Amino acid sequence: MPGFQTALANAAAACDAAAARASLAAERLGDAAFQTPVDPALLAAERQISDAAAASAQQLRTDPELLHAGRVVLHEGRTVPLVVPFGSRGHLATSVDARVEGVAALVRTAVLHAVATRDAGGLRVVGIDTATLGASFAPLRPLADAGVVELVATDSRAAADAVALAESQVAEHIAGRRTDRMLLVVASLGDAPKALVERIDALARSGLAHGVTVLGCGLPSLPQAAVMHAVGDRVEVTNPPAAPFGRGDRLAAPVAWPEAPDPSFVAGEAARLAERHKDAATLTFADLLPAAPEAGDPAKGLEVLIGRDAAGEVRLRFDDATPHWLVGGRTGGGKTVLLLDVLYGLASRYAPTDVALFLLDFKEGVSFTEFIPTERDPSFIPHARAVGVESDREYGLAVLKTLNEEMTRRSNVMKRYGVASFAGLRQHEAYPRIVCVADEFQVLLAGNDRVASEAVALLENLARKGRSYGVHLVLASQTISGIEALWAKKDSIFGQFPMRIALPGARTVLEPNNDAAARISLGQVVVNREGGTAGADRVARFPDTDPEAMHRLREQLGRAHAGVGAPRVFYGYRPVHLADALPGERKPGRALLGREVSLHLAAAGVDLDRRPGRHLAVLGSDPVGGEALEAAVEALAGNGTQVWGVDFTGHAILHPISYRISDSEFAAKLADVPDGTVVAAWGLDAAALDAKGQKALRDLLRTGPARGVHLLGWWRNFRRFTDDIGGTAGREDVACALVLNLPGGEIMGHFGTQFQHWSPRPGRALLVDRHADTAGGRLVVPFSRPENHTPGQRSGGSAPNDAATAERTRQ
Ligand SMILES: Nc1ncnc2c1ncn2[C@@H]1O[C@H](COP(=O)(O)OP(=O)(O)OP(=O)(O)O)[C@@H](O)[C@H]1O
Repeated sequence: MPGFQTALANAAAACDAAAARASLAAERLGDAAFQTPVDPALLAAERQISDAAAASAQQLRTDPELLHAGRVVLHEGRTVPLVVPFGSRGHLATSVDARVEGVAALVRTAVLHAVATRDAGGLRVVGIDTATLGASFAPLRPLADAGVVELVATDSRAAADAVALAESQVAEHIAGRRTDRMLLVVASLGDAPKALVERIDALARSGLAHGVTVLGCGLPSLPQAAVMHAVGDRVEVTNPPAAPFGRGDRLAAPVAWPEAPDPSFVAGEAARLAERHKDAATLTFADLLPAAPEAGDPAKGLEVLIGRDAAGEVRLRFDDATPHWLVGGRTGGGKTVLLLDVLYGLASRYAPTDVALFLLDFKEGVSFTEFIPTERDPSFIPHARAVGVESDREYGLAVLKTLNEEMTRRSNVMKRYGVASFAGLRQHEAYPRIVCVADEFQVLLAGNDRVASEAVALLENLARKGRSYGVHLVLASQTISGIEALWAKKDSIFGQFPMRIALPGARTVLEPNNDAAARISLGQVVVNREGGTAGADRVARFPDTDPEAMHRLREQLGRAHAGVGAPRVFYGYRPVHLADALPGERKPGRALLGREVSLHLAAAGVDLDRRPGRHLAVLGSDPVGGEALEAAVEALAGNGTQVWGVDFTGHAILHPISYRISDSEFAAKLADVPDGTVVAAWGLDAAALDAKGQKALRDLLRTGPARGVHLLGWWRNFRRFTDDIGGTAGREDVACALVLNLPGGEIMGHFGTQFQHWSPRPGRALLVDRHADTAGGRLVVPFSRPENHTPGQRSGGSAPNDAATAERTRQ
């Protein structure tokens, strides 16, 4: 603007000279005589100003450092814009507040001008308007909705918050964390405490150099400001401190408040600027991903782009400073979308050999299906090692155990190389960083049982040591209880989670006095790297997911990493079938019964070898017991074992058996079972066994295994089972059991107190093998008959999703 400013300075000097001459003439001639003739030099200066202003009008409108704050009234009906330094060059104050219509017009003009003349996202506006309850800002509503006007304080408490926001802007600016500007508009302050006015004055003193401009209406003592004093219906303007108009202390010409702009113009302009801001502030999902997958170096940490805020791009890191993240948000607040933004971001920036994902979802829903192959879309994310959909708590526990074991393994390797950090380890071996996401993790910790206490201990260990071994946790929850479950361990666990990510309505992940999450809307997120401390927030916009971009990335990754198998998937709600067992899982003499609820989802069963006690009791009335027994028989018969069968239930499918024993001959046949034969019995609780029959049964149990004879019996009634085997005396004679719907309290007398917490549920069973490391019981999904599997059935279960996928699945 040098042309106009030079002209303005020259003309202002001419004005000063002319005005001095005029006042001398007035003194000599008296006021009456002065009214009529106007000094020609003054008129000439005014014309010069007017012409220069007209020529510079366009430039004036686009300069963020100058504000059109009213009109200078000249002779001959001429007016020119009153232009004052603004932005980083000066503040502006008025002697009266926005209850005066001209001042309200100034407020709106100033906000629109400041927003329009800076890049989208380059200016935040904070308002205080206690005397008119926000009416001065009402026409700017679209800017408030878009988040450009961050806050309009209408009471004294909120006014203090607004000032605090501006203060933190200065602090962030000084610390070099922000480069944008904030406009603090005090439209009206009412009877504000003196201390608050002093804080605003302090802001004005340091703000120009540090990112804050103040428009102080009704604050005529504001430092570093040109001040517009109302004198009747005209205004006198003091010299702006940084760029005086002329030699006196004020502009030597009267000024009028700005005219109220047409309301439709204000509304249209506010809407246009709001749209511009939204477009610029929101990246698309595709913007988060590089054009082609990259293979970044994970040694020092992992970084993803998740969106933008006023200060620019917002990137989140897993590193020594922010090793673990705590994510909160009310239901529907965008948690799943944010997690997908992060995880796809990781997958696009690092190779599967450098980042491994373990994804646990404890809620009913389908959060992580974007990572696994489905019938419709066989593509998957090769970084995903294990995915739990509607996971059991036991599955979550198995994953946490695996991660703890992995830390131990890494620790041993690190000792060998004499290094103490993950970065040091990477100099020798290419271990991946591990990111484990647990959505609705509070489910894992719910209750006061063994799973909860083990999970807390494992989480605590991971939280404390994970950073050194490149193992990172993301715990997400939509409820307060998710956080409270760990409250007792607050310091040891949450102290390790400096990164707090709060979506709308997620107060609990931030400090109690930090209400930033209450002020954001869907699509925005509060990122706080300082444990949720008030004032350390960044409010970013993050994009919704884009199925096409996600599919594209999966395909690109599939091509780039063709040899990598699909993740192991645990579907908490699916039944499992023997038909899906892999050839390697079927072994001679192994009775397969279901799948383990574990990271590897291995087929679970019992080996019928020659050791004493190698028999199996299926216990409980749940019909799936009969189906699991059918699977066991089919697996054995398929591998050449001779099976005799008896069915007291009338529902068993007996085709794999080689000889069917009739109900009535059962007791007698017990003594005649040939060597190397398995006897399968459905509904043994209904068998008519007299004392002789019972003795034959007990003899078979005691002596059978040595000659290859084993009993697989389903007792629907537990007491009948203990009677049949001879009570505690026969306990060791049946070493294996598949416990169905019998509560822990009922079975602990027989199996041991460690079973007291077993709570039966549909689709799950406890497999006990006294001879194996599963003596404490292992949670399994028992095999059911395939025809029972109807779509949407929720009987529980787990498996690699189909046989074809299972072939490609990691071992
Ligand atoms: N950044 C965003 N921009 C636009 N829409 C979004 C954004 N984030 C989420 N949404 C939309 O909000 C809805 C809820 O999002 P999301 O499923 O991520 O919520 P959630 O917190 O995971 O909810 P819940 O825990 O109940 O599943 C979805 O329809 C989603 O498309």
